[in-house]
Amino acid sequence: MALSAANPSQIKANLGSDSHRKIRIIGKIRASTDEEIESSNANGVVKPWISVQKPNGESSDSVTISFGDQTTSRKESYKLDFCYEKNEDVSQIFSREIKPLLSGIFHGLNASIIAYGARGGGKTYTIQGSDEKPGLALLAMAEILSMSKEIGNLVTISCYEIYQDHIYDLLEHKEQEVLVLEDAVGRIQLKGLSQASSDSIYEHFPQKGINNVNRRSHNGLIVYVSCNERDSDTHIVGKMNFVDLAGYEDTKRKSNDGHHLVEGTRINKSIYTFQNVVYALNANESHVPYRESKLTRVLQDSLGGTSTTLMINCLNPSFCQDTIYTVSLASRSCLVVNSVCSDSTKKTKTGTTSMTFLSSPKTRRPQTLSTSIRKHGSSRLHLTEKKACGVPSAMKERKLFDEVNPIISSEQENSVSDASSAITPPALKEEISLSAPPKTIDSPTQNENDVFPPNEHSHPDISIGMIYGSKVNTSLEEDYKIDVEKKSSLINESGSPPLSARLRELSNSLKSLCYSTPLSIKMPQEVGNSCNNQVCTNIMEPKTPGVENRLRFNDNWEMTNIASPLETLNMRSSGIKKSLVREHLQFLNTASKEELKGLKGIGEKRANYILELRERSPEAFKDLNDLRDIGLSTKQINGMMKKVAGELFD
Ligand SMILES: Nc1ncnc2c1ncn2[C@@H]1O[C@H](COP(=O)(O)OP(=O)(O)OP(=O)(O)O)[C@@H](O)[C@H]1O
Repeated sequence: MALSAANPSQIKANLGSDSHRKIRIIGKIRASTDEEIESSNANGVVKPWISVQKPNGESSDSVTISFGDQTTSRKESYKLDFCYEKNEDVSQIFSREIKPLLSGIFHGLNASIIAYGARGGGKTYTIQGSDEKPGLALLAMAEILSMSKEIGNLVTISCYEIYQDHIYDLLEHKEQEVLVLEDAVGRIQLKGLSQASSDSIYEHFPQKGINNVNRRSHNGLIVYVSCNERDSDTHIVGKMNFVDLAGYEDTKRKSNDGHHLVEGTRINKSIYTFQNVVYALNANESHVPYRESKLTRVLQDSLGGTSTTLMINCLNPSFCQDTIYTVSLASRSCLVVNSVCSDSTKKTKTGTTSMTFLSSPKTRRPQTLSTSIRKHGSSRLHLTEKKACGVPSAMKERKLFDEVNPIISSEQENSVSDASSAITPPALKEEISLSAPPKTIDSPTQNENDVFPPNEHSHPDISIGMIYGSKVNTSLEEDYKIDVEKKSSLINESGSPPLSARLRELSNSLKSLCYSTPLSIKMPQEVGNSCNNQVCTNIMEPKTPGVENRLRFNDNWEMTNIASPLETLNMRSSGIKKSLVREHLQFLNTASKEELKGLKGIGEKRANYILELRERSPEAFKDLNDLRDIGLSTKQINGMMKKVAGELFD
């Protein structure tokens, strides 16, 4: 029998009034290993590195995680929805966080439990567990199986690995990778991923990294529960995803060989994408960048929407800069939830808002990772250390996905500590200087000291792989240099030409197109077979009704006109429009910040955001629709283009 989507009214009923809360983000401090205990005893270190301040009698149970730097008096604090401490067991996380989600799976809802954090933070231990202690996946599986026995549901599982942005089946080893397909109603189908009976989970769990291969990858388990809807023949399937993400590690700080650099870079890139997706979902953004990594594609129908998602940030109990960094990222997604549900006009007195995205929801942008880093460095935002309220870690009853964290008070925001700079260190400077075309990135990166205060704690992040996506290879730096050289050749020594000059140039080229393009377009002989279709289609509009059949190319790529004057005019207008768009996109891909700000709809924030997108991708804007990524609506994009076009006739 064909499976159907879950009944929407049932889904709504399950979510109740808490549907605004998309993703819950909690921490779990790993228990210290014997070696760590031994070494801390030997070093006489008694002060814990991480402390958790829990609220005192507040309705929300959001907590503040503080990291003390034992070599300085510096302290950094971040808010998360909750945090389990060292002495709290995985079974406690299961009963409080996972168990309440299980009934939804039996009603066709999806859920995702995702462990992430720095390397060695206890992700595998939390999700998969050990021989002695089952992790969350096994605990959930046992519960699901016992529930399904009562109702008679069919329970199956799939296991996969995502390695360097390729998905592989772990139940049945195949050469071919798993393909992610999306059906008409937005459900994700994983073509080539086998499903097996629920018993096979015990063959795969627990074991480090699900797979036995010694490589760093994301590992996922999907538990499918299918059942018949009550009083109907409809079959519904709920999915529960468990993901043990590869550990985040600053690729710059580790001296990695080419292979491990690429591996680490890919991992970090997918973690950034994942964080951006979480941010976008929590901020209710209209565009969620699921497509930017296989990880987020696989989870697409189990993140946001009617699904419930729990992110568990696994924290190393001993000093680890990467841990601070992962918490800072997670905290941003928690904070944005606050901003969505609270007074959106709240700003700090200094004007450097605790997050610029605490401004109006309309102007709030998804913070890509690079934004995040930059903001971290530049806004110097940090929550002030909250006084420990003395609440023991005893857990109170609470609903999941309900309360929003209280928004950070202005006072808190203003008493930002200098410790904030800890997250943007020399390693990042290095990466930025490598990744940012020097002439096109203005003040924030040129004046490094403003943005990236010197700091001994490094954390990296815009790594080459992230910038170049699929172009990652061991000679990335060479590729980059070539690219920079190419770009530099387009830009004069004093930076890119002023906006007026560029507009003039644009205007001239368009005017010449308007007035002097001969109707018979003679393509250069040498283009031959490699004639770029784009060039041809940019000049003629292939979709213009009635024109296509009447245009002919002769052997020399000469277009012969047999169209009517009106058709000719339409063709030319369309070509001009395309040229204008192309020029405009080229402008967005290369202009300096000041030039960008000269455009309608682009202010300081958007200009910065454009520069950051360009750092990630040398050709960030390929299509006018890409402008939606910087928060412009279709109307605004059209307005921008009309202004540019209108100026040609001024
Ligand atoms: N709660 C715990 N109690 C005792 N030992 C733990 C606990 N959590 C993790 N460990 C131990 O800490 C070590 C690191 O844990 P684990 O392998 O789960 O980390 P990880 O985050 O998955 O690492 P990676 O990023 O390399 O995949 C392991 O030896 C594990 O057994």
